[in-house]
Amino acid sequence: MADKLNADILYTIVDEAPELASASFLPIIRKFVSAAGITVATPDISLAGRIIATFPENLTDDQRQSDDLAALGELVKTPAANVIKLPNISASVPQLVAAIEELQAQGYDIPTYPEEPATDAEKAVRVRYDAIKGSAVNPVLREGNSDRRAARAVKNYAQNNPHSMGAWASDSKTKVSSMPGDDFYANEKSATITAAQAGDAKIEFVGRDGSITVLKDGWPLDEGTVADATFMSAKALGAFLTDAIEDTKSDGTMFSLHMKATMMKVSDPIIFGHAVKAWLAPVFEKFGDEMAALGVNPNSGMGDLLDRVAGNADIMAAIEAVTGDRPAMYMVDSDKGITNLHVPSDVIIDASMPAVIRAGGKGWDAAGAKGDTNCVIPDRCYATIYDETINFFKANGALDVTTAGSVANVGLMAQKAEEYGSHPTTFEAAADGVIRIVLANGETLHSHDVEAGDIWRSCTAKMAPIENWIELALDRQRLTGSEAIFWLDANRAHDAQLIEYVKPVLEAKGVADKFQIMAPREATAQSLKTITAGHDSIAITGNVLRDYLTDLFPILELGTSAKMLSIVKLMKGGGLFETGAGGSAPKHVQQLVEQNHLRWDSMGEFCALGESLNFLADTQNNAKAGVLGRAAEEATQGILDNNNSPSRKVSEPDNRDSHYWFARYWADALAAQSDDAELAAEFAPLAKALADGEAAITAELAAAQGPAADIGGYYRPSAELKAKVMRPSATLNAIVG
Ligand SMILES: NC(=O)C1=CN([C@@H]2O[C@H](COP(=O)(O)OP(=O)(O)OC[C@H]3O[C@@H](n4cnc5c(N)ncnc54)[C@H](OP(=O)(O)O)[C@@H]3O)[C@@H](O)[C@H]2O)C=CC1
Ligand SMILES: O=C(O)CCC(=O)C(=O)O
Ligand SMILES: [Mg+2]
Repeated sequence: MADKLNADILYTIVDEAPELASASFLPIIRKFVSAAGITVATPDISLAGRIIATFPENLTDDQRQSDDLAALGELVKTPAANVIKLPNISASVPQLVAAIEELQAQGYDIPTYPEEPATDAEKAVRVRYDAIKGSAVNPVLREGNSDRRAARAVKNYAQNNPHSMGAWASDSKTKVSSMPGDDFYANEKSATITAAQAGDAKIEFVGRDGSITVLKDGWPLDEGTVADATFMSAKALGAFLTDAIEDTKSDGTMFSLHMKATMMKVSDPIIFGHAVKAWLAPVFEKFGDEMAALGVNPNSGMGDLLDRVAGNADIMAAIEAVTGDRPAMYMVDSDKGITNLHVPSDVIIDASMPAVIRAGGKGWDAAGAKGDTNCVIPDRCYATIYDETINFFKANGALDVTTAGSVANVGLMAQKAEEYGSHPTTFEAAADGVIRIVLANGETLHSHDVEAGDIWRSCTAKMAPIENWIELALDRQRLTGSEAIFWLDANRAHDAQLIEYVKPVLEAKGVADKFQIMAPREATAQSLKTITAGHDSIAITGNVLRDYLTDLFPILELGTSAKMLSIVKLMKGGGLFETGAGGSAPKHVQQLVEQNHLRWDSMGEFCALGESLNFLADTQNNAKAGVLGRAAEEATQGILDNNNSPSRKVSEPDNRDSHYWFARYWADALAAQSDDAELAAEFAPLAKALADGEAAITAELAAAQGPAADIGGYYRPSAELKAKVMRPSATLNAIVG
């Protein structure tokens, strides 16, 4: 394990499309940086890697793997960290089950996922799998706050090469629907922990009979921590979803549910399950027991449900009858019949809502027809930003990409801030009663009356991360002079506590006039107005809005979030460079397997590489790293200037071509620079070889495309097959080594 982390730059092994891209790009990186004596190691944080590391018991020595995520989690708390982090799978249960089955088929003797653990042994396995599920990587590595923005060159490129945008009609029926009350927003309580209150707290459920069940014990709450508690009423949610389905039908639009079941891995699958139950309500009423006996868990989605009931003609007929009576359903993939309610991980709000908005408020129905959609986002904490965006475009028409300014983000993220750290403190109430937080000094901090099935959660934001976040916001505003808005709602309990932190700092530093504090809805309207006028804005937000806005604005402004610069300045001095803001796009792998074309855009990796090298230059006083970093920035610019980003269509240049061009421009820049004569001399022949090889290399890369490609697995492809597919140019391989 130590070896895997013992290098200047750690470049993570992940999953799906970005991992395929690494098979082509990493050899290039290694070749170039070795000229400066820089080493690169590849810790494995892939879903398959994490499963293998968790269950070593029955594996052979060859199969066993170290727990690289745990080791990286420690490293990011030290100044030595210099990590390039590519997007990884945050697995839903169906994805986890598929990965386990694939590994078992490859000969890994690991336990099957216990859907309904009965024995102690099964329960223990389930606990270990649950730690792998959902967003289990990012919160561990994000020991710093987030600075995401479009590099100037990327923004200029987008303005000069506008992507397509759907037109917005003022009479579009697309809208956002949220609960009228009794949601997380309505029930939130928040307080900042005082010195007298600090210490190990616990969370208790008190039954109607007075019996106490400890849900969480030894839960440290430090002084200065903003601690919230809230719940969503299951009854209110059910009633709302039933109404929303009816409302969609009377509007004549499509029903779509948008949530984040991966990052909110405890609460959101439950909410998703309520939607599945509401959609198929008559079927659950009539066949509830039979379906339970078949192992149906609505939280896993309609896809899993249909598989389980397929053999029962009565249930299938009932499902068909209900479906006929429902409004149209928003589809994830009309061709393959994948509905919005199929798999909880298929409709991830940060990507799915911008896709609807970019398309002019359109989704696709089962027949593949485009139409307006009712975007159901049950909780109101953040739904307002999408509602306001939709209202804005209905009133003003789509954003003009050629002139629009940019919204950057400074996000409070460190140390599992806010909702994204709430998995261990989220509970579905087992019965009617009270859920309360009892502090170390015996005081009750927050308590709520709940009913069985209500979803209760607590989240925290720690003092040091909050202070660091405010500092980062001040820095970014000072460096850019942009409009800067804290997206905080004074009427929301949690935000009101944060405002108590923010205001005194702004006053003390004499910069209060440079910052505004606005509720998310107002901040959305203001920011859209600002960028429409061609100016820039900095959105200073909590963790969830960091996630939502860094897809929403880039997807509108740049066409994708893949091109974002995504820097995490670690609080202990290290650097974590995330690639883009988006995920790992499963459909890209499908395309590669079917057509040997990888449309994944590595712009995020290019930007992160430049940042990582420049960081290395600063922190290790390594001038050669600085030369390599500046040249990498020039190469990135070259990719944009010359339109070398991958095309989406087979037989056109893809991800592998873009890596060739990146290497070429990188070598050219290194050969041409005069800061380091040794490096210039070393890279001149390489630059020449890459230029001389252009015709052969591009022909070899093009020749590979078209037929199906075998990579020997989805979650754990074979390293050899992957390399063979992703490095099809013998000429390039001979140059890069
Ligand atoms: N930081 C992380 O680790 C993150 C991980 N994820 C994980 O990624 C997976 C997919 O999530 P999803 O919400 O669908 O989000 P994605 O960002 O993967 O997908 C949304 C769409 O964005 C486009 N896209 C994103 N990145 C790129 C890229 N580099 N090049 C080209 N196009 C890109 C693609 O659209 P098109 O092809 O139509 O242009 C894609 O279908 C899940 O497993 C999720 O858990 C998600 C977000 C962040
Ligand atoms: O960790 C995850 O599941 C997704 C992270 C994400 O979407 C983001 O940080 O933008
Ligand atoms: Mg995101």
